[in-house]
Amino acid sequence: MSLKLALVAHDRMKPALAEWAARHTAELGRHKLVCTATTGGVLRERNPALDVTTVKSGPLGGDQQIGGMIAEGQIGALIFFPDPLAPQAHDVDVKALLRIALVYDVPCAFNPATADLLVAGGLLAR
Ligand SMILES: O=C(CO)COP(=O)(O)O
Repeated sequence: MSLKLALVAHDRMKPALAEWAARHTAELGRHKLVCTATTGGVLRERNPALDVTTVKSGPLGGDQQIGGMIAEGQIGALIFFPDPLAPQAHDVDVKALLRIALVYDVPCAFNPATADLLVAGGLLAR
């Protein structure tokens, strides 16, 4: 079954997300990916084969758009690498995204180690 996966990263974490996605291209290639704008651009550039659609950039409402998709039951997992060391102008939106993912019990990973475990757990093999 194909899932829609949300992939998002703050600027300093985008290389880590791109590296993670590159390591799991085969698994990700079976699913649709939705990303905030800049994250999606980085992933597409690194791996044009991935099926990436984008919403707005996080600070411009993209986190809220992905939160809305979660509330509509459209997102199978959230892979979100936030920057733990830099304040974000849209911090309230970031918190709202994390909260709504918890409300709907969406599988989440907030760092590469946990994202690897989601893959190892077979989530993307469904
Ligand atoms: O800010 C973000 C998540 O909070 C991500 O947005 P971008 O992918 O557009 O940088």
